[in-house]
Amino acid sequence: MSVEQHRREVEALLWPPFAGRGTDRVALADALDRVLSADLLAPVDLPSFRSSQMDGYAVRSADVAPATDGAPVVLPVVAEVPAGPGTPAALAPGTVARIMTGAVVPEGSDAVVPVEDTDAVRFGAYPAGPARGAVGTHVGVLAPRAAGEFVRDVGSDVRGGDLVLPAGTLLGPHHLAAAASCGVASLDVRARVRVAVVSTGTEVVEPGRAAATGQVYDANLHGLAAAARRAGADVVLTGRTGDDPRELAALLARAAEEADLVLTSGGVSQGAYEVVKDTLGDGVTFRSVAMQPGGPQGFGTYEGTPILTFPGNPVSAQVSFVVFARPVLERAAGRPAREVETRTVTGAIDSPPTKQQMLRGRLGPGGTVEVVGGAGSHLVATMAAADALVEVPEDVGRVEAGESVRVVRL
Ligand SMILES: Nc1nc2c(c(=O)[nH]1)N[C@H]1C(S)=C(S)[C@@H](COP(=O)(O)OP(=O)(O)OC[C@H]3O[C@@H](n4cnc5c(N)ncnc54)[C@H](O)[C@@H]3O)O[C@H]1N2
Ligand code: MOO
Repeated sequence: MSVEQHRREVEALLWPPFAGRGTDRVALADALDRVLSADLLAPVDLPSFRSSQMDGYAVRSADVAPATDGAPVVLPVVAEVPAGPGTPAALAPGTVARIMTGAVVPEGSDAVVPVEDTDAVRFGAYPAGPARGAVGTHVGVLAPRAAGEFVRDVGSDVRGGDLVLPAGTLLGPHHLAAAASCGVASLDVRARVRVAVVSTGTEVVEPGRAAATGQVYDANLHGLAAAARRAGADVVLTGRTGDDPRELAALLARAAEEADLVLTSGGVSQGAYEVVKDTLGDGVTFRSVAMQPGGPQGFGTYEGTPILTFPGNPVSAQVSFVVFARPVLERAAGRPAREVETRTVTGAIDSPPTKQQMLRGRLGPGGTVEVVGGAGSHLVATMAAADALVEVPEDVGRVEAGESVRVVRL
């Protein structure tokens, strides 16, 4: 069975239920990296009031038209308008109001002169007593301002009813800032795919405890759960069993109940204690895919919930996830499809011409990739030194240094 054929069958199993998931209403604080499920229309105009873009003086542009550096237009300062709630009094002709950035521009005023273009004492540096430019004194305007200058008009960002964020937007910080600016506190987003991860093996123990000879620490519970989260899924259950099918069946029943997808590790090859194979019934197809690592694969449903069974070797489990689960989970999470990436290899690669090899690689400068470590699917520390998988196709026995290969980023 080719890798591509198995990948297509896995996608055909998973995509229909994933595509039909519902909607969650989430607070902005929980909306990062979620996918908007309905268009967000602006409920208000933004800005919602005429506001100043600068610290300075609200003026009538006609009053300051003749102003120059040498011949300032000197006008009385009749009011001060800080940013904050309330409507300032209208500005009479021939007067100015000291105004701060973000404050409401008074009626009667159509421009703001930044304080730098006046002879006022800078706002932050008052001596005791009224300084030039404060309310009750005068200010000299040194340059003209056209009508509208430094005034942020109502609706100049967006009009009420206009589209702010289209459905399908993968929500980043700038999208959340826009929603918040509209006064929107929560958003409708696509429900995340709920994933359960189950690892198996009598020899597998939780990290942090002592391991006897014959025991290994559980790489896959943590590795697969993290991979699912990074692909945009919600990991709702993680659990481990030994090689007892009744124990596994009980855990899988819970997993199938709570999740949209169950991932298992281990127990799928040719040994005497293949607990996953022994527990799963007719709903799951076990097959050998022409890929190394990650050859033994199973897929189907358990009590109505899709399940993928990955081999237990830690590198095999990660590679299986990247090749078979990640594309469909990322699609469900609204992530853009990954582009096919090719790189030139820094050294020759020998490869069995019967299986697609997924070697560990490190991306280098100038579009290169270097194979790191061996091909063994237990070489988990070596995998940690890699940032990509290097694909050597099924029918290729050798790749020469400088030739192109496809790479898949981890
Ligand atoms: N006679 C054959 N033997 C094997 C074949 C085969 O075709 N014929 N395939 C080999 C390949 S390839 C792989 S991959 C493994 C797959 O084995 P299983 O999926 O059944 O996994 P286990 O036997 O349970 O474990 C394999 C290996 O990985 C370690 N392991 C398991 N789970 C974890 C975990 N959660 N964290 C860390 N390490 C784990 C386990 O101790 C074994 O060393 O089968 C080959 N054999
Ligand atoms: O296919 Mo296994 O995953 O090579 O080690």
